[in-house]
Parts: sequence; C-alpha cells; structure tokens
Amino acid sequence: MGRYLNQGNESFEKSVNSEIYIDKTGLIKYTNRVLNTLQGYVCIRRPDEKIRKKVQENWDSLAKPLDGLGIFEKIFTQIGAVTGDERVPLQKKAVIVMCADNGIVEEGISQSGQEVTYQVAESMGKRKSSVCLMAAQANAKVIPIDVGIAAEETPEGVWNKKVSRGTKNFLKQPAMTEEEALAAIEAGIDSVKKCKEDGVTLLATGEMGIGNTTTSSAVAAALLNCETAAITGKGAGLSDAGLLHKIAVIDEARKKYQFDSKDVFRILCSVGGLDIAGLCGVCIGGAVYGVPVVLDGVISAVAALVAERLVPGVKDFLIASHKSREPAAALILQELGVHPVIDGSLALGEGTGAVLMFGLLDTVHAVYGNRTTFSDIRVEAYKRFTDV
Ligand SMILES: O=C(O)c1ccc[n+]([C@@H]2O[C@H](COP(=O)([O-])O)[C@@H](O)[C@H]2O)c1
Ligand SMILES: Cc1cc2nc[nH]c2cc1C
Repeated sequence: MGRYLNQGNESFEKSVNSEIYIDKTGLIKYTNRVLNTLQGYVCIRRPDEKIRKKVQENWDSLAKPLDGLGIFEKIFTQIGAVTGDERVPLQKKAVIVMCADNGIVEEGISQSGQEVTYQVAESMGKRKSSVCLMAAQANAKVIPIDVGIAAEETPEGVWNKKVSRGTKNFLKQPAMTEEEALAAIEAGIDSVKKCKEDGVTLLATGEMGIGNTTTSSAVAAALLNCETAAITGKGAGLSDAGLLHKIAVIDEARKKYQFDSKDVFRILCSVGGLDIAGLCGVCIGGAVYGVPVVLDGVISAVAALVAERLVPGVKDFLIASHKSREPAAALILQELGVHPVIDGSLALGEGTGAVLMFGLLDTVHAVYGNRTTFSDIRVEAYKRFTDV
C-alpha cells in the first residue's frame, strides 16, 4: 500500500483503489469512487492489539498445553481484538444468505436452470433448506436476502432487497451496471447494520444462486491474474465436458473484457454477480460495525477478496471456515491470509460450512469461557519460550 502523509490532524494514505484516512481516535476512514457513491466514506476501527494480547494471556492461563487449541486460539484473539471484548462474544449468531440469479446460466455452465435459485430460496424462506437445518442446531439465525432472484416475487420469509431480476449474460454485456453493483453492496452493508442493532455478535456469509461458481471463478481469475483452468471447478455437479465448456466461457469473457487485475470494481460489474456484490457489502459491513464475519465457500471467498481490494483492512474482520472443493477458494484464502479450519471437500454453499464453524467455535468457547486454570488444578503455568 501507499505511503502515509500528514494532512492537518489526520494521517493520510493512498492506495490504488482507496484513499484512507486515520483520524485521531484510531478510526480508519476510507473513501474512493465506489464507496463515495455509497455513503461518503466507510469507517473501520482498527483491531485492539491490547485485547488481542489479553485474550492470548487468558488462553495461556488455562490448564492445557500452550497453543493446544491451535488456530482456534488465534481466531479467539482475533474476535476479541475486532469486537474490543476480551470475553470473545459468540452468543448471538446469524448467517446472511444472498440469493441472486446469473444471466450467464443461459450459456449452459451449470447443471441446473436458474428457476432452482427461486425454489431453494423459497425453501430457505420456510427455514427448510440445508443451511436452515444446520443453523437450527447451531443456535444461529438465518437471514435470506433476495438481492436479485430472476422472478417478480420474493419468496415468503426472504428479505426483499432485489436490485434486478438476475444479472445479464456477461458474454453479451456486462453482468451489472455500476449502480446495480453498488446497490447490492449497500444492501450487504445495511444488513450488517441491522444485525448489529439486533445484538448479533458473530456473522456468517452464505449464498444461493445457480451459476455463481462461474461468476466466482471469472472474478477470481481476473483478480488473481491466473489461468482459468487452474481455479475452476465443477460447481454443483458438472460433467468433465461441462467443466471444459465452463472454462471456455470464462476465457472468452476474459478475452472480451481484457481486465487489469487492479480494476476491481470493473471486474465485479462485468463478470460478477449480485450475490457476490451483496456479500462484499457484508464483509465491508462487518468491518464497519465491528462484527466478525465467518466466510463460507468459494463465492464468499471471492466476495471477501473484492471487499479487501476495495477497502484494505477488511480482512482483519474475516474468519475462514472451510476450504471449498472449488479450487479457487484455497488460492483466494491464501491471498487474504486467512486459514480455513475445515478441509472437508464441502461444496454446498448457502453458508453451510460457516455454520459448521459456528458449532466448533461454540465448543471451543466452553473451554475459554469456563476457565479451568493452572492454579485451579495446582499445576505451575507453562512459560512461553521465544526460542521454541
Ligand atoms: O460454497 C461453495 O464453495 C460452493 C461450491 C459449489 C457449489 N455451490 C452452490 O451451488 C450453486 C452454484 O453451482 P453452479 O454449478 O450452478 O455454479 C450455488 O447455489 C452455490 O451455493 C457452492
Ligand atoms: C437443490 C440445490 C440446493 C442448493 N443450495 C445451494 N446451492 C444449491 C443448488 C441446488 C441444486
């Protein structure tokens, strides 16, 4: 990123996509062409390093080997730092599921037709889809949002934030206009605001949209500037021949648009989807409102990368749940520097992997919150050696 300059009382940093202001209270304010249109600027409070350290000290006082709970200990320090709460608040959880259709489906890149998006969203509205059944076990709320289902109606039980009835076929024209993408990002930020007001302390991302593994691969390939074939998978179940066709469609689009990997917003508008844009907004919203966001699969990972490229620093608020079977996911998570905990070859979407992670985090919290310390069992505490 760029350099810091002093502008009156504020330090000032410029990067490719953003202008970043850090005010005296430690708030980071972002403004750029995209976010200006949204709300002038986006403020992000930096993670509290004192609380990060305190949470680690709390772990180290518990009767167990140092770092015994591995990556979970790190995730707890992260949640403490970004919420500013050393108790690591996990008590109220919700998964925001962005539902939208993709015009590119008419090129035959998925096994299903786009009517399936509505049908699964309808089942979600009745709290019967896979993520709803898992969320009921994990004591989490499901918030399905219609950000662009290709139907006049929004299914009952689904929040209506429809920007359009699906995107355009990106081989013929850009999937979305700038205004549409911005409206979807705003819907995502707004949904986090509502969750925050409702007392939600931990969020997850989910989505439903036939064809969205094609849009995800197209955005990922352009942002990471890598071979389409290396990061494209079979989505919800393509044949080998179907996969080759999907790769060819994405390659044709890349040839048509000639992307510069730095032109993040153009990439999103041209070959992305309303669900990806909405989830990008959820990631940005998590950072703005100080609510950590657990990412689900490949579509969520792409949205997170778009968010981080538009608003550097968002990644501090993100937690990876699993390494999707779609090959793009692992590469994106690596690029973001977030480590997936579950390697279970999941490829369901809807937020299911993230909700699995909710359960794991709650189980680990039983150890953190109940605090059986070294002194409780009359054992001398382990020391941390820097040379180990
Ligand atoms: O989360 C993932 O990594 C994931 C991987 C493969 C498929 N999906 C789900 O399957 C649907 C997209 O698959 P497709 O083949 O139509 O692109 C969409 O509704 C996603 O929720 C999700
Ligand atoms: C039934 C069905 C459910 C899904 N959930 C997420 N993607 C999906 C795709 C299909 C086809």
